[in-house]
Amino acid sequence: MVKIAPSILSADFAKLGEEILDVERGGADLIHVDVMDGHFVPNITIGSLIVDAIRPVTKLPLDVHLMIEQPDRYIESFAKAGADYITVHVEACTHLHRTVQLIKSFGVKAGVVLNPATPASLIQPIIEDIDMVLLMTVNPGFGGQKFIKSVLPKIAEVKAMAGKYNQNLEIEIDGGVNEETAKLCIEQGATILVAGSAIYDQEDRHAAIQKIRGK
Ligand SMILES: O=C(CO)[C@@H](O)[C@H](O)COP(=O)(O)O
Repeated sequence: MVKIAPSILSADFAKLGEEILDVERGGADLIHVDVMDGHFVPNITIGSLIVDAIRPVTKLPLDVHLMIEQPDRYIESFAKAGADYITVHVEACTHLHRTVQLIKSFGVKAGVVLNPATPASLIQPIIEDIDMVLLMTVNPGFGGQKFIKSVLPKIAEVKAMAGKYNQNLEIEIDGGVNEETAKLCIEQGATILVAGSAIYDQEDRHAAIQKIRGK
């Protein structure tokens, strides 16, 4: 069954702990944390201090998506704060193997993220070394954007690569995921769906999660 990772970017930050517990009770599988630096993407959001603060709140894995330049500088602090997954953008890493090894050196699962316009072929050299590929279906920076449908074939492409080189690879999709677009992603082989507004903008988070899961 596909896993659901609510993105806390769309949560009410004034009561972040409660917002996380609400989706945990609602059946979420991971908590997705969007870290933005105002350089790699235009927005500024969360630092390792917040990851450290929310770590004791939930038993769910923390899936930390670094939308930052030179991520190597911050991997240790996010790992020590309690991240279970750290994902870095291929577009932000000059020495991708080194960055992936650095993440793994802290016992954290490593993922690589591709922007919508970045081809799947760029993960080929690293696919056996990573735990997750995160495919963006919006240009990163903000919640509530429209799903970019032209990314769909890339999901199937990564799934085919995973079948050949890394059968445990998680294929995560992020951006504009809702009840309708979730179905399209699952058909192509997604194993984790990130959803921000489609969950946090709803009163009943359990129902929202079930709908995205297709239940
Ligand atoms: O990384 C990002 C945006 O850059 C996402 O995780 C968004 O937070 C998803 O929000 P929705 O598109 O689901 O509202």
